[in-house]
Amino acid sequence: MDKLLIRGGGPLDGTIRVSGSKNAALPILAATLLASEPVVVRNLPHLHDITTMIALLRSMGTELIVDETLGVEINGATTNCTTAPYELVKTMRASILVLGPLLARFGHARVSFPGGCAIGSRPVDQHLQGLEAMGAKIDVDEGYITARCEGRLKGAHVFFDMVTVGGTENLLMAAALADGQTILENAAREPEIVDLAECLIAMGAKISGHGSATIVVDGVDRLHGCDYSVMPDRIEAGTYLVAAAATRGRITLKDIAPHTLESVLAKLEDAGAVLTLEDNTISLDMQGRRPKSVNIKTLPYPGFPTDMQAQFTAMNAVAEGVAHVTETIFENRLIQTHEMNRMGAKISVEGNTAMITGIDRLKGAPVMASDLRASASLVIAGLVADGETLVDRIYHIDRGYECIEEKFLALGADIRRLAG
Ligand SMILES: CC(=O)N[C@H]1[C@@H](OP(=O)(O)OP(=O)(O)OC[C@H]2O[C@@H](n3ccc(=O)[nH]c3=O)[C@H](O)[C@@H]2O)O[C@H](CO)[C@@H](O)[C@@H]1O
Ligand SMILES: C=C(OP(=O)(O)O)C(=O)O
Repeated sequence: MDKLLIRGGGPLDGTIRVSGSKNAALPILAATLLASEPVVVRNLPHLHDITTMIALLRSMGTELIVDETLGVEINGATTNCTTAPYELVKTMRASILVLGPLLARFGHARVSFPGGCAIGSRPVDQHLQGLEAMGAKIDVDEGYITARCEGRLKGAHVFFDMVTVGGTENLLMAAALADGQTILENAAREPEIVDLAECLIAMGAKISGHGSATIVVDGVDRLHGCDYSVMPDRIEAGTYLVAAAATRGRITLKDIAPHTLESVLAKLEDAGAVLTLEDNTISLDMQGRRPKSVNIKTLPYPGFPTDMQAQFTAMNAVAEGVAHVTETIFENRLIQTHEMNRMGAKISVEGNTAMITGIDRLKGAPVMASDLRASASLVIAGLVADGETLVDRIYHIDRGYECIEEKFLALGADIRRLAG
């Protein structure tokens, strides 16, 4: 298993480009199953999860042509199998996103149950209830979800019990090819939902209200091909901005959509960062100052994203003051705090809240990554630690961060991958 070796040092300084968004690219790739013509998807990040989704589409007979810029042409006309096998689904929860498109286009789908994972139990009951409301018959057997419908799915009025990003995406895709109108209430408003909806509209879907809590979809008979470029990764961008703030640095990010990061940028300003925003560029300058502690409470968009919580926890560990970080989305997403305490951090956890008393520097130590964003937070902790930090199990990080060591090297960090 690969590891990352980090020698803590001074401020990050430099410019990097932000990659395409993992969490927008995955549903968009799944959505290509809805079209009976080739769809070209551009600005895909080069990540394990993208490779897994491509392998999943291929395993269903879908023909793909990958070009040198990691644009992919996906020909849903060739899809001839509607099963998503456990071997692929177990490595990536987002595989559940093929359920809605397969059911809507072929009338049946068999998708392995994704199961629990490090950050929480992550059930899919809202996905299944929504599809049932649209006329699907669903059985769970031998670890697989089997879904069928007579003819087309039927438009329905769906009320989500909680805000769910994946649930909204699955239902949005299913509704695009359903018979009649579907209204999704209490829908997720994340920018990745908007990106998926825009891609579906480019394929001929009739959708309005995306980006609000009520999305209206008028189903169409068929979806055609299109050429679509995935939005920039707001979580990757946020991670580098926080790393720069923690190290008292100064960085510029290019190819980014600043409006998707508003809650994160507000917290960075509270921490003392001077931000300069242009159309698709953000610069952050700490002017050599230590960050100030910031309180965080994770919430669905436009609230503060759970996918940025661990990184801010790392920054708070070396900030001036005491911070309270409350995680409300996933029940087990403060695990990185134990590893940070092994690096000398002063963090106590009670229920879903971490209380963090900032210290000047951490101390390097061998630490274990437990999930994607926890891994990123340990890299940030390593950058602000004296001595060496060895982050183990970084296959998590490779699910979500393209060229992480190259990008940190470009910002002046001392970081090296050790092949294991
Ligand atoms: C690939 C992708 O885009 N992943 C993101 C997506 O995950 P994902 O789509 O899995 O997360 P959800 O928004 O669905 O989960 C939010 C909450 O709802 C619960 N829930 C969800 C569905 C359901 O049927 N029943 C249920 O109880 C979950 O356990 C969780 O507590 O949104 C999360 C919340 O912003 C992010 O952290 C993930 O990075
Ligand atoms: C939790 C995440 O991803 P996934 O939903 O794919 O596990 C994430 O991107 O932080």
